[in-house]
Amino acid sequence: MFTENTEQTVGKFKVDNAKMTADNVDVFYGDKQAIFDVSLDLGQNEVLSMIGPSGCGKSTFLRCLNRMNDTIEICKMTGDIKLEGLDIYKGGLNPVQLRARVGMVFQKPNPFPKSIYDNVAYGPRIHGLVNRRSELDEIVQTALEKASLWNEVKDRLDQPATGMSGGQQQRLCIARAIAVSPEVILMDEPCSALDPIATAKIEELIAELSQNYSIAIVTHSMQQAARVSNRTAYFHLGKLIEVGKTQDIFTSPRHKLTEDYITGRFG
Ligand SMILES: Nc1ncnc2c1ncn2[C@@H]1O[C@H](COP(=O)(O)OP(=O)(O)OP(=O)(O)O)[C@@H](O)[C@H]1O
Repeated sequence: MFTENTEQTVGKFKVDNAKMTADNVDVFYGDKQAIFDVSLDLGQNEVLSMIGPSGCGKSTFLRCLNRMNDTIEICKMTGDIKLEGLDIYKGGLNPVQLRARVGMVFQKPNPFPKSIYDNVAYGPRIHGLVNRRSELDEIVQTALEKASLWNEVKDRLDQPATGMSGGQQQRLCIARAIAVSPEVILMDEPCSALDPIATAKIEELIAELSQNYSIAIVTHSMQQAARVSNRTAYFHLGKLIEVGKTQDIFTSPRHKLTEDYITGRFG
């Protein structure tokens, strides 16, 4: 196998008609640099997976895409990140507007200590998306249907979300993200706390959701990246080493570091 060993990102990190674009992103935690000059686009209706060894900056980069790092005082970012051409850091969109359009699902299911219904209704309520209860009922049902959860919970919408299984809770968190009609869904290791059956359900769901949303997913599992994503980005020590079609990354990586990782030589 021919592999390169360059300082430049190998592969097509820009896409035509991108949903989100990131250009020359650097991220620092205090004096320590965690992301080095990363440029990477997220295409319309694509599933982009981000893989790499622990600590390589996958989550940090993902969290830049909806300004989640703003909550960490020592974290500073430079570079440009745009959603449909609007700069998300330089006044194009405020964080509340941004997070309605770019939703996030976390590693550990984190339902609010409220009923199943109220978890899903939370976003539409705070964003003032509905006036009537009937409209809210419809949004809640649609979001739960899209998250493949409706049939399991339709008779117990008023019960606490914390009483659901871990896999159901994670699908509820996906329903909660969907309820405000985002365009992008960010997922930070969404299956790492789940068993294989619940994981398979979430993976099926990702495939369905990609028909309507752009999805960026951080995963530790190369098998999962191979199963769910169209494109894969490989990070190493804060740098974006290689991006390409998922199948190409796993069968014929071009960079030596990608090859070492996917063949299990490190990571
Ligand atoms: N809140 C923080 N404060 C200081 N440093 C941080 C913080 N979060 C992450 N880092 C550092 O930034 C670097 C990248 O971390 P990040 O969590 O983005 O990597 P990752 O690839 O997602 O790792 P993992 O796979 O282990 O979750 C690491 O060196 C990490 O120690």
